[in-house]
Amino acid sequence: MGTAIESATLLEVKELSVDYLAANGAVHAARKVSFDLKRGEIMGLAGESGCGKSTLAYAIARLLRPPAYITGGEVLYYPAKRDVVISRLPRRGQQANEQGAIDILKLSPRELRAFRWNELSIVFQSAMNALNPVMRVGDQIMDVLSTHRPDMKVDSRKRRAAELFEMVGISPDRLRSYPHELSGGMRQRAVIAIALALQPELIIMDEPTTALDVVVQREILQLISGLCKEISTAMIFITHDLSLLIELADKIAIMYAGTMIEKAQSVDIYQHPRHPYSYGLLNSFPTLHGPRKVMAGIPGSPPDLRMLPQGCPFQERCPFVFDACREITPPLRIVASDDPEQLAACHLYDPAYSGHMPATADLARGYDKLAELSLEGSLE
Ligand SMILES: Nc1ncnc2c1ncn2[C@@H]1O[C@H](COP(=O)(O)OP(=O)(O)OP(=O)(O)O)[C@@H](O)[C@H]1O
Repeated sequence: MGTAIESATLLEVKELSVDYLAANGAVHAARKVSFDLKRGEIMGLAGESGCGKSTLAYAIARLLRPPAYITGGEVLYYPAKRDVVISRLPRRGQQANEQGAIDILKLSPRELRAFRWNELSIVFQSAMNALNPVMRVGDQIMDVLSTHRPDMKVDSRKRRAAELFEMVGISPDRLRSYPHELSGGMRQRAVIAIALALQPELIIMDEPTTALDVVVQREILQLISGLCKEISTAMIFITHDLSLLIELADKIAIMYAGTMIEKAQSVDIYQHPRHPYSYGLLNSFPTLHGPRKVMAGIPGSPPDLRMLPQGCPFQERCPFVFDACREITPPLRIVASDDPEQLAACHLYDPAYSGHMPATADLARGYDKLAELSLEGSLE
């Protein structure tokens, strides 16, 4: 492998775009999305319903089905055990590029099957219902191990299954249970144990606990993020609960209308969100800790993904909109020279348009003004 920086990177998504082809026009659900993920890093994906979070996750795992089509981009994966991965891939497999990366979008169906369990696993929204109801949960783990680790002896598989259950906080004697004999939280833990079975490099979790009550949700998500850190598995983690993401993720990407509009370390998103949408989103959620405050929310709704406006997709709802926002689409850019890791797609941070960089307090005032205006409007 190449330099230290190259080997620290696990995934590099470059300008990934996905359309859903519908009779009344193409829905541009992901538009030129780019980001990277380091080994063992936890990235949270946040944004309102319909902004393209699941589409992006499914595209990375190559799980999209028609009418969804990947219309452009690359998903470069940098395997740690490069020789092992390449040798596991069938003969017609693509060659890794000079930095040792393979493009997931170019894997053949056979290569994908090997790749998915060994390198990447995904836990879906309704994961706890994904267990086979007529098979003991232990046998379901053993199945995955025997299919993907055929050289593993039966005793080792049994030991591994027990170890996995212990890791996720279930007593190994429950391996003999059928799914209906387990509580919702335990079923969810069992699914996570299966996802971890082959110690993949990357786990994608798409709202994995929404069917559970908030306390159990939080417990399970704390558990999984702790485990990922322990075994250095990277995770892309989708949830509506931004306060949870701030607590558990290393970095957060905020999506709006199919694009990433802000990317930053979690603490920076929390302390000083830069994009007006990120600020609005953050203030739409109550936090478990911290003072009580009035939730403002963001008036209006996202644009139709079939007919996106020229310029910034957030212009209609933004308290700070000005002429350039209606004409030019803002690219993701570094917002403050002292923090090269916080990027926002907003003209407010472009010196060509803005006299001064708005502080969080300015964003708050903008929303207060917007709330006042809509109140006045409703009283008239
Ligand atoms: N099969 C489909 N045909 C047409 N449009 C679709 C299809 N599936 C999803 N979409 C559209 O693609 C956009 C992105 O959807 P996606 O499910 O990725 O968003 P999301 O951010 O994950 O939402 P949620 O948080 O509700 O899961 C939405 O506007 C949705 O209506």
